[in-house]
Amino acid sequence: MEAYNYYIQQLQSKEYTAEILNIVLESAYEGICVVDRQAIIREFNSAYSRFLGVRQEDVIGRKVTDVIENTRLHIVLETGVPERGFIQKINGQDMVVHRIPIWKNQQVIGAIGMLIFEGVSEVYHILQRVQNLYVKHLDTENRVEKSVACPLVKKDRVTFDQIIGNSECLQKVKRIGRRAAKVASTVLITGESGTGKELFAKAIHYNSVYANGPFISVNCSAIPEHLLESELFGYEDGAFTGAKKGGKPGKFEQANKGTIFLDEIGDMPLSMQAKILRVLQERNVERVGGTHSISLDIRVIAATNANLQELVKQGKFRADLFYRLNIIPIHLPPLRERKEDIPKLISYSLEQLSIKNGVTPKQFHQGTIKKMMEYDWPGNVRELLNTVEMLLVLCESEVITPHDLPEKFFESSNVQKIESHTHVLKEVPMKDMMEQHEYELIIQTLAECNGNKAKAARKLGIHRSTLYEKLKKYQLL
Ligand SMILES: Nc1ncnc2c1ncn2[C@@H]1O[C@H](COP(=O)(O)OP(=O)(O)OP(=O)(O)O)[C@@H](O)[C@H]1O
Repeated sequence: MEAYNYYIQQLQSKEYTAEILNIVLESAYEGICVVDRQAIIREFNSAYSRFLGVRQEDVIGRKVTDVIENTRLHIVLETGVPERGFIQKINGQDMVVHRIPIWKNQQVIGAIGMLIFEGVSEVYHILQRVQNLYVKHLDTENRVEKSVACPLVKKDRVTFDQIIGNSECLQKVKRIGRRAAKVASTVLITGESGTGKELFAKAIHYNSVYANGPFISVNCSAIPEHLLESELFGYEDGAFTGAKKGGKPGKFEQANKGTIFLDEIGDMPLSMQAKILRVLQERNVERVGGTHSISLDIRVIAATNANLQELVKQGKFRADLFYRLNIIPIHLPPLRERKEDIPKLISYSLEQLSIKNGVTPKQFHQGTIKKMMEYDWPGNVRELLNTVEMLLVLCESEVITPHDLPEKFFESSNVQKIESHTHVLKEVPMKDMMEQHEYELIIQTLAECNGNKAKAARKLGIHRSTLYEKLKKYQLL
C-alpha cells in the first residue's frame, strides 16, 4: 500500500510539474520553442504559433529548420553556446531572439528558442548591439578615437547585468551586491584572482548614491611601501624632496563623493593599516606635510584574495581594521564552482572580443565547450576571457574544435579519472545496465562538483551516507 501511495504521489507530482510547465509556456509573452538533441520541436507555445500562423499540433515533432525561418537552434545544439539578443528575419520582419542551449551532465540535451516581441531589457540589449556595430564601423574607418567619444558608449559604467552568470551562487552574491549598493556601508569582497572583484566593486559603485562621483581604484600591492602614504593621503608643497610643486591630492581625496576601491588590501603593510583605520574611523584625511584635515564623504570597498582572518591570526593584519572593513562581506565563488556559467561567459565574450580584435566571430564546437567545462580554471574568468581571445585570434578555421585548445585542457585529473574508470568498466562484463548508468552518473556528478561529496549527493538527490555506500561499492573511495 505504501509503495502504491508513493507511486501515485510521484505520478501526481509529475503531472503537476507538467501542468505548471504548460501554464508557464502559455502565459509567456515571448514565443517559446523547445527542441531536443536532434533539433526536433518538443514544445511550442501559442504566442509563437500565432506569430508564425501555424498550429502547435502541426509543428511539434517536426525538425525546427523546417518550421522556423533562419533558425540557428540546430547550430546552438552543436556549439552549446547561448546566443542572446540576435536579430533573425522571420516573415520578412527583423525579430530579436534568444537561443539557449540546455546543458545536462556536461552534454547539450536540447535548446530553447525565444522570440521577443517587447520588453525594455531587450531594447537595452539591442542598443548595446547597435553600439557595438557603430564602434566596429568607426573602427574600420580608422576612427577608433571617435568611437570612445560616442555618447552612447559610456565605457566604464558597470551594471550588475554585465556580471555574467546564472548559477545559483553567483545570483546570490549579485543579490547581496545590489542590496549593498543601496547603503553606504563598507564592503569587503573576497575571492580568488580573476573572479571579478573589481567588476563587482564597480557595479556596486555605479548602483549607489555615489554613482556620479569618481571610482578610484588603488592596488595596494603594486605601490612601493615608501610611496604608499603619499599616494593614499597626498602631500603638500615641499613635503619632501622631489614633491610636486603645489602638492598633490591622494587617492582618498580624489575619491571624495565617490568610491575608493582598496584592492589587495591583504598586502597592505602593518604601518599603513593603522593610518587607513584612522581615516575610516574619522572620515577625514591629512596630506603628508599638511596642517589641516580634509573631510571625506566616500564609500569604501576593499578586496582581497587572501584569507584576512588567517592573516589576523598570524599578526599580519590588524583585527580592528578587519572588523572595520568586514561590514558587508561578499565572497565571489571561483569559476570551477559555477561551471554552468561557462557557456554564457563564452557567448558574451565572443562578440565583444571579436569586435575588439577586428575579427569575425567564430563558432565553438560542443566538444570544445565540454573540455572547457571539465577544466578547473585556476585563473577564473580572467583566464577564460584570455583563452577565448587567444582562440579567436589564433584559430584559422571558422569552428573552434577541442584540438585548438592548449595542452592544459587535457591534463585535468577529473577527465583522466572519468576516462580511466569508464574504460575499466567497459572491459568488465556488466551484470546490470542500471549499475553502469549509476556508476557513470556518480563519476560525472563528482567531477562536476570537483570531488565535493556533500554537493554531489545533493545534486544526485541522495543522502550523503548513501553516496558513500555507493562509492564504496564501486571502489571509488
Ligand atoms: N561574471 C563576470 N562576467 C563578465 N566578466 C567578468 C566576470 N567576472 C570577471 N569578469 C572579467 O574578468 C576579468 C577579471 O576580473 P576582475 O579584474 O574584476 O577580477 P579580480 O577578482 O579583481 O582579479 P584580481 O584579484 O586578480 O585583481 C575582467 O576583465 C572582468 O571584467
